[in-house]
Amino acid sequence: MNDIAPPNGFLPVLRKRRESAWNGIDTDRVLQVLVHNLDGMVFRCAIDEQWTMHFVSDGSRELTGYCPDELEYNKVTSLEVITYPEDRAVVRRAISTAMAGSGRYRVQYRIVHRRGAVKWVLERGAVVLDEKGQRVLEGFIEDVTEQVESQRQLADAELRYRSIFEDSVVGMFQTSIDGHYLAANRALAGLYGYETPDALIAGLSDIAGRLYVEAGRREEFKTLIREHGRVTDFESEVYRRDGSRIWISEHAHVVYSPEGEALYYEGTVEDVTAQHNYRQQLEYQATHDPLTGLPNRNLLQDRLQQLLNLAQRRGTKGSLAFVDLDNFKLINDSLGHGAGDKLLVEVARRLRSCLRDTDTVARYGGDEFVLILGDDGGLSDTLHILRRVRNAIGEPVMLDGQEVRVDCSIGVSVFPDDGAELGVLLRHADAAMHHAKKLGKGQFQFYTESLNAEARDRLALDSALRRAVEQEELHVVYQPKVDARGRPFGFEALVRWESAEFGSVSPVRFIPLAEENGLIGQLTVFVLRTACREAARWRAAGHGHLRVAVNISPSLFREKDLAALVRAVLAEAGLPPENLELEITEGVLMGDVQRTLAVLNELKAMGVYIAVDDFGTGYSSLAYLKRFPIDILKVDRSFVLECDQGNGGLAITRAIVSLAHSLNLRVVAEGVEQQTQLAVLNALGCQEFQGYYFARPMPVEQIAAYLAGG
Ligand SMILES: Nc1nc2c(ncn2[C@@H]2O[C@@H]3COP(=O)(O)O[C@H]4[C@@H](O)[C@H](n5cnc6c(=O)[nH]c(N)nc65)O[C@@H]4COP(=O)(O)O[C@H]3[C@H]2O)c(=O)[nH]1
Repeated sequence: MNDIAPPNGFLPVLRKRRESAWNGIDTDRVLQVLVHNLDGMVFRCAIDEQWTMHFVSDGSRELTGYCPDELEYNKVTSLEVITYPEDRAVVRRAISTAMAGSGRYRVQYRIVHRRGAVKWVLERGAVVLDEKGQRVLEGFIEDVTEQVESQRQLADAELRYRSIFEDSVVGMFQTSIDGHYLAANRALAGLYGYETPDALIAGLSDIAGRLYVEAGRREEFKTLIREHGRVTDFESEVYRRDGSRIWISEHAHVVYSPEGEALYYEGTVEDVTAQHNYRQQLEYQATHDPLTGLPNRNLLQDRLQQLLNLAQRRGTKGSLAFVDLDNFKLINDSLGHGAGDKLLVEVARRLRSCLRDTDTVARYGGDEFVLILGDDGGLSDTLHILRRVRNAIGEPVMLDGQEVRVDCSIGVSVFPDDGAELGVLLRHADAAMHHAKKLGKGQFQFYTESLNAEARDRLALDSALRRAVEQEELHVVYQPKVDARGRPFGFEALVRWESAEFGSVSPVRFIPLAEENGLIGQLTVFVLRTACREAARWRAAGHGHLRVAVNISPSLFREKDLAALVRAVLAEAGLPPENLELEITEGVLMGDVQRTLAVLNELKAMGVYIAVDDFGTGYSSLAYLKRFPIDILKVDRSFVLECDQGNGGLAITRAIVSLAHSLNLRVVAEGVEQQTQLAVLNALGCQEFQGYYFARPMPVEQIAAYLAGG
């Protein structure tokens, strides 16, 4: 208990009626009204066991449910009784402390309202002396239930938020505007490779410089927040503590002070590496060729558009080069698709190595590549690059232990002169490429208007051929094959096309087209059927020894069940198999060896003859032939043409004839035009011939007369 006497209480003032100094106002009455109307309870009480009330204002009704009369002098109840039992000691302690100290106190506790409700009250009071000089308490008790409740809710929310923050599996942060962490949760620490949030806060002190892989990313983050107040899905690549990289997505906003000053950023971080990589992969797949890894047509379109825009803005030019491999088909057919794929990958690598960083090389399809070249160094640079491309592609390639060479033909269109969009530029470059092909292997050509017309013709030819095959506009002619005495022992069936639109079109022109556009199957079936029917007629006319020979394209070995087809056609025509000969090119022998062997064996077992056409022009080594059930070798016309001129042609023809004999094969020399050639061939031991010298291919109607004459 302190020694200082407490001040006098307010009750005498309330009781004593006195004139106010304020302009005649009855201050006593004013005070009475005020006290009794206060939202809360004004009181004086004894410092005793029950806090016996000497005075209680009207507010007691609302606060406690008791009217002043019931509380004063504990008539019905006492303040001690209505104080919540567990809080009574708290109140008493607060008052004891006040009595020992300043005499003033402030204590928050619960009371039980008359109707049973528990209320939080705040009591502020002082120890004072009453009229008799006794220590009493005077004070004010108000209902603070609402404030306490909302504080409690706030605390709960804070607690909940804290546990969400700390236990969340999503990374959460608060960072200062200048770029260091104020708070981070465990998930974020884990994401960035730190043991604890504290380790993250201490270790990652410079977010701008140490977190983001891409410089300036933090600035972008800040700019976005400045402009929009928040960032959503802000995706960046970041470094983890160990230097590894991950992709994250941030959602964040700025937190302002009541004065509107930006205090800090807060937000969430998610690891989106898997999604990012998946998206990248999808994008890559959509824009790249899976075999070579080069951009595909989609990306080509984009790149060209960019370059076209640039060229337009700067008034510059560029070139689009269409690169087509000259003998890819042969290699694919002969060495198989696996080797073909390897070749394409190697070509892609070489193309890439020939270009500048700013150029683009794309795989356009099959064995076609497209280059887009800027004109940084003008036409001479473009020419230089194209030569480099041609030479690089022409270098030998090892495929499954075999050395192979491919050449390429290149067609070039220049933009914007030859067109300002991909379709047009490609069409023009394609036309130029076809022109280059005609000039021979390894050529390149720039587009000219006349080439455009040629390309249109090619397209027209393509659709005309389709019609011709479907409507059987084709017919077959037959060229005799004769023995040393000029007697025919067979005919080669050769297809002819008299087009209403194009006139007579050479098979040299339309057979490759049919192979390209897939019509070759239908075409071959037509020739095979017609020829077998015709040979059956020869037999019926008493020429049972005559064989008809039909050319079979390599693709038929892959795409059709050739043996079944032949069997069906023979049966349909009623022709014995030994009256049919199939001419295959040597490329066929080098394709899928197992499959080819199986098909040839089946044909052979049936009794069909097999001849290898154009022998000597392909890749097959002569010894290779031993493995296949072959009956006849046809020496290519190009060797026969030169065999009487004492150069390489003679040597090759001699080698082929002697090899064929050593393998027990028959040799047919094709393209014999001169008596001198015949003499040489005879001398080499060649016994069978085909060529204009004996007879040109003839329509079916002339055969009877020819045979009668022969
Ligand atoms: N300069 C000259 N040429 C001669 C001589 N003797 C024959 N020829 C020509 O040489 C070609 C021989 O046919 P090929 O080597 O199988 O070459 C054929 C063959 O590869 C292909 N072909 C023709 N018909 C068919 C067919 O029905 N199916 C397939 N797949 N290809 C065919 O078209 C090629 C060319 O056929 P054609 O134009 O009919 O040309 C024929 C024939 O007319 C001669 O003494 N001198």
